[in-house]
Amino acid sequence: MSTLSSPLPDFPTTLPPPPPEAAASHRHHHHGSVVIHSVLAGVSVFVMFIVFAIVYRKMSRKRTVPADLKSPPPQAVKEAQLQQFSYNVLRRATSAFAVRNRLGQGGFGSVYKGVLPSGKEIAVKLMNGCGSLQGEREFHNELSLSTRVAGACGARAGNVISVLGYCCDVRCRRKKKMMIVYEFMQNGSLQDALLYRKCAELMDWKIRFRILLDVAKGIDFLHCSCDPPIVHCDIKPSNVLLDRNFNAKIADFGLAKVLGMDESEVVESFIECGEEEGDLETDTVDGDNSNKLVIEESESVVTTGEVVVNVDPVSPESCCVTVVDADASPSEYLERASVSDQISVDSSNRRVKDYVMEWIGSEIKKERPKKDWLTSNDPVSSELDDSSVTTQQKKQKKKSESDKKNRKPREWWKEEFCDELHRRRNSQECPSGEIPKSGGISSTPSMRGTVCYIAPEKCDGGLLSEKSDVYSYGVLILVLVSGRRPLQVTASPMSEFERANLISWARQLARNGKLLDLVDPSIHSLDQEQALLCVTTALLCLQRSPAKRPTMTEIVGMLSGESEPPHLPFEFSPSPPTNIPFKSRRKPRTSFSCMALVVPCVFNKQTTL
Ligand SMILES: Nc1ncnc2c1ncn2[C@@H]1O[C@H](COP(=O)(O)OP(=O)(O)OP(=O)(O)O)[C@@H](O)[C@H]1O
Repeated sequence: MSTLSSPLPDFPTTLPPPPPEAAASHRHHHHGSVVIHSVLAGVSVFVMFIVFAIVYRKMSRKRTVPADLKSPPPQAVKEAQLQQFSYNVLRRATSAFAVRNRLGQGGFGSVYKGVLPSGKEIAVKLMNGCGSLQGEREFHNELSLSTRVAGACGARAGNVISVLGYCCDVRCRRKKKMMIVYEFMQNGSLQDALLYRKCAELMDWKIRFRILLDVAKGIDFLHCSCDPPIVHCDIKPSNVLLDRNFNAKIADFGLAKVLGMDESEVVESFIECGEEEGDLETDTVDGDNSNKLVIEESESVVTTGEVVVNVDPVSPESCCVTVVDADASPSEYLERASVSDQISVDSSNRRVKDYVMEWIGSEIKKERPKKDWLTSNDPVSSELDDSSVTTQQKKQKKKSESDKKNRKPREWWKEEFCDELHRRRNSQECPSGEIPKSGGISSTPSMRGTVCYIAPEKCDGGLLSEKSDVYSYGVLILVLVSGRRPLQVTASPMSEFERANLISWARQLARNGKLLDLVDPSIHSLDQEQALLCVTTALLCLQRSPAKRPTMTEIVGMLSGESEPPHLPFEFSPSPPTNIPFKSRRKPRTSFSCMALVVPCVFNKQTTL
């Protein structure tokens, strides 16, 4: 019991302090585990952050992509198998839109060459207009019409450029860009190849003729194989693209119209880009280089308007002016205008068209030689030149006045040239105050085109029809056959000036029976009969009355030799009118055939065969 009742030996209530080494090791161990735990916690937070970021990115992508299309693409998109490219893919394909990849510059932005990961070469048209009514309209119009063509016709649309896809995702929108992806055409535009690079291949008549035929087939395709028909509205060399074998295709549907359909109907039935926000990459994309003039206009013609002026400094005739109503505020416009220092903003209340015409005049003045332009006593030149008449020009004026007496009684070239400019300068001829574009191009959605190529009825408020394209095609024929621009003034004697307006010159040559004078002297292997056929066809296309112009199907028939060759329009027949027809190209050729039109020339001692 005593044992049981004996108290337990006293244990110390506090442990004895550990030996100094053990305490240090314990403290060290404890400290180490804290560090490990914090590192682990940090790493796990970091991993969680990364995972969260990835998941968020994926989710936001999923959210963004379908939101880009408020309405599902129409059947045409599916049929055309259009691809929706992401901004990143196109950015990588074009090396971040590097300047070295820039193929050219259009009205609303630049076109870049790109290579997809598959190795396929593409051309990316980067349009700057996103956010502006006009830019978006052109984007949608171009996309929707190209898609119509591709969807409706598939592989048969051999002479019309193929659209591969587009991009208008959130990144593009944040950068105010939109992109359309096309097949890549190795030899660029006809304008560039013919007039600037002067490609050796284009000195071969066969190739020029083939291009003419390709373009005719392309337009005919738009007019006849698309339902409803499509009118391109801007046929010109810069909208004809050449592949590596110089096969030609029609491009740029920004101004095209579906006959019988309202433009808004076409566009609205198509794609609308979403407004959803997204993250941005901070790369640099160039391309804000269209010359934009913004005018706050107080007159009723155009209230607040955006005037987009694009002038090719080498060929001012290809300048493009577009004026549109827009819904952006004037301050936005002025902000943008201040970026563009190429044109100053006019704060006065002058009408937009006066401003534009004046500006165009000054641009043309910059390009034209000091001599041998319209003399200042010419009605048009005096209007354009008053401010800048130099002493030399005054002398020239005196000289030209004295020369006046020695001139031919009818200076057809000047009359036609000045008439044309005057006609287009005269706003009364354009109903509703529509503004001619560089002496020929309107600016309203219903009337646009390129000066010298635009059909007269489009400026005169006539109905839009396929025949407008026929007129433009006529100009294109003359340009291709002559190898020069439709309006060209060189520093040469006055005698050269009568050739300044290609159309007037061609008409005059026809009257004199000297049509072959128009042919580019640098062409080799010329088939004179074909050349005469082309110029005659051009003159038919250039008749003022749309009804008198042939259809594109007839033109294809005439050029390809499947139908009877054309007669010169009566008013252009050499005097006395011969109406000697071409030999039918369906019959075997004889050397006489190509002389048919030349005979009267020989009699007139004017031919230079
Ligand atoms: N698919 C393509 N392949 C190769 N080059 C192209 C292609 N598309 C356009 N280009 C080049 O880019 C240039 C600009 O083309 P874009 O269609 O934007 O304008 P444009 O037709 O010259 O002018 P505008 O817009 O005033 O009608 C063309 O002239 C051509 O040199």
